[in-house]
Amino acid sequence: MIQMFHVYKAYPGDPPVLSDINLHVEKGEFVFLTGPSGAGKTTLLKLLFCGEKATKGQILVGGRNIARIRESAVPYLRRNIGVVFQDFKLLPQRTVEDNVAFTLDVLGVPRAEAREKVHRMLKLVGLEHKAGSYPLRLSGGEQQRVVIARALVNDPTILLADEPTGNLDPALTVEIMDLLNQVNIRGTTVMVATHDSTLLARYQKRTVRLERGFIVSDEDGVKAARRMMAV
Ligand SMILES: Nc1ncnc2c1ncn2[C@@H]1O[C@H](COP(=O)(O)OP(=O)(O)OP(=O)(O)O)[C@@H](O)[C@H]1O
Repeated sequence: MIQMFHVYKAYPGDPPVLSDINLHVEKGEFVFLTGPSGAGKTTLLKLLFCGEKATKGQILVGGRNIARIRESAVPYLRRNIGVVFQDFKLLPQRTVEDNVAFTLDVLGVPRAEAREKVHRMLKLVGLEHKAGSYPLRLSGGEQQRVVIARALVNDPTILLADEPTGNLDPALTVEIMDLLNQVNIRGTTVMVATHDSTLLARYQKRTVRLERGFIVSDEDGVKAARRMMAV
């Protein structure tokens, strides 16, 4: 589903942010990306949906070489990728329903079909009753669930989430992570960037660790959790 071969990312004048990244993620996997602040987690996820371009190396997403993708083809790639990022905030002037429908509107999905999809997603995240509410009237956890519904509404094959529980208390963190787990069980390939070691220990998923732009370990869930508990 995702293959990265000798991928580098550097900004002019600085040492590489990512160096010689080799990573293969199978369809239906759940992968944590971890490492200290500045290690390159966000940048790696951005490369996968063409939010940034690699300086060097090959990246295949769903069999497509996205290192060479034309600008005009990027929206097509993104149809298959749901993104939960701090940069993509909910629109405060729009209702929950309209926020979730936004991507479908942009894609020109017929209104009745879009409404049906939006309601299915809001049901999945347990927020059907908040469809007419405005984001600022929701709790942090509810807002994040709307963001996840928005990311999933177009049935993407891949979900990329950058610190999806970053500002949430422990109970809401579990709620959001359980939701991502559920999404994964339904078949979506999920990658989650986090530096929260309690999440890694609790969910026991494959864990890829970055340090200063290099992958320093790539362990299955049980091994990764054991290491976390030993720290
Ligand atoms: N647009 C940019 N221009 C220059 N440097 C950048 C840019 N974006 C990111 N960087 C640098 O790339 C490095 C990796 O950043 P990145 O956000 O990927 O790390 P991270 O592991 O996600 O960190 P955090 O956990 O703090 O979010 C940092 O040193 C950052 O300063």
